[in-house]
Parts: sequence; C-alpha cells; structure tokens
Amino acid sequence: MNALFGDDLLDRPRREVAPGAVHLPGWLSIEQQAWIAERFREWTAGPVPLRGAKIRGHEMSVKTVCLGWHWQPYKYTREATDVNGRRVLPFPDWMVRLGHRAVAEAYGMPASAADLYTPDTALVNFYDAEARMGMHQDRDEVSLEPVVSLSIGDSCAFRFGNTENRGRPYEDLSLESGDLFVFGGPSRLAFHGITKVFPGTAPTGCGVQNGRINITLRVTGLRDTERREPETQ
Ligand SMILES: O=C(O)CCC(=O)C(=O)O
Ligand SMILES: [Fe+2]
Repeated sequence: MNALFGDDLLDRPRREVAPGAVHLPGWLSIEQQAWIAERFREWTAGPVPLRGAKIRGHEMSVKTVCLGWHWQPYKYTREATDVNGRRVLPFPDWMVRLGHRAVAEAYGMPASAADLYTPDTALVNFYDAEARMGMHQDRDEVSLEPVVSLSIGDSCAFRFGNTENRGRPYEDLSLESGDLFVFGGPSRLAFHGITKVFPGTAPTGCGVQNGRINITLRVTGLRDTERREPETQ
C-alpha cells in the first residue's frame, strides 16, 4: 500500500537539512527508478567496468562506474587510466535534463534558471550489504556548482556533516529508493558519508533486488585540453 499511495512520504517531508542541502524523498517514480536501474546494467557492461577505487592502496567497498569524466582519487580524466585505459561512456542528455529538474525543484528556481546547471560527470556507485563510504568532501571538481544525488534500491544511513571536519556536528538521515538529495551553496563542501546499508529494504519494482545504486551528478568545471586537428578547408 505504501508504495502504491506514497503514505510513507507523509512522514518524510522535503527538508532543507542545512543551508543549500535539500532532501526530497520519493522524487523518482518507481518506473523511473526501474528504468535507471536498467541503464545501470548497460553502463557496467563497459567499456569501463564497475570497480572499487583505490585510496592510498585500499580498495573502496563501494564500486563505481563513471559517465562523462572518470573519477579516481583525486582527479578526473576522460580515460579510466587506473582501470583499463578506456574512455568512459558519454554523459547522457537525459541526465542533464534530470539535473536541471533536480536543482530547480530543490531550490525552488524557475526551470530557465536551472538550465544554467550543466552536469558533465556522474559517479554511479553500487553498494552491497557490507559497503560503506567514509566521511569525505566532494572536492575534485573545479566548479562549486551543486551535487545532485539519487538513490535506488536498499535504504541507507547517510551522514551529512559540516564543512570543517569529519566530526560533529552532523546529521544522520535515511536515504531511500527514489530519494533526491542536492547539496550546493554553503553546503557544497560539507563532509558526508554512508554509514550503513539496510539489506532487504529495496521496494518491489525499483529494478534493484539487492544493494543500492547511488548516482551523483556533478559539474567538473574541466575542459578537454587535447588539441583538435584543424578542419580541412
Ligand atoms: O552514496 C551516496 O549517497 C553518497 C555518495 C558520495 O558521497 C560520493 O560518491 O561522493
Ligand atoms: Fe561524496
């Protein structure tokens, strides 16, 4: 019943968690979630596979595949130089549109203003029941445009902290399948992490039976530096 009539959303209103950080529960419909989960299977088929990035020699428990630009600690490149050297898949147009809508709705902006938000990379994370992500800042981007985060599958405990350090003050909130979380402005460099995934909580029909997909859309602020061949006259 909950999934059908959205009763759970009555207990989970949209909320500004901190200045510039907005949680919109149940933002994606179950059909949109299932459609994105299908795309996830295509992205993981290559050219670059899902992999745990290595941080100071330790492989992350969260597995990631990127679109547009490939992220590795602590840089973005077009080719996955720490995986197989292949260029990552392009950033899809529908994700640019989704990013516009997300920013417009989170900040109550007219759609025309949100059009200026042009994400060019997505980090697509997969969490199994044991995966966690330690407290960190998203700071490998040159741009300080907002980060748009979408969740599909199992629920998790998301810790959203302050911009100074990994410790308190922070708030623990639950991110569930279909939720949108946008953090920008004064919260853009807030520390955040995933402390737990709750197995068996993915709603029927979301396209993920076990585990959690998280997609963060970002603006790298980078430009390709390789010189193009001059056009022949
Ligand atoms: O899984 C999440 O909700 C957060 C992911 C994240 O913080 C990141 O990819 O940098
Ligand atoms: Fe992050």
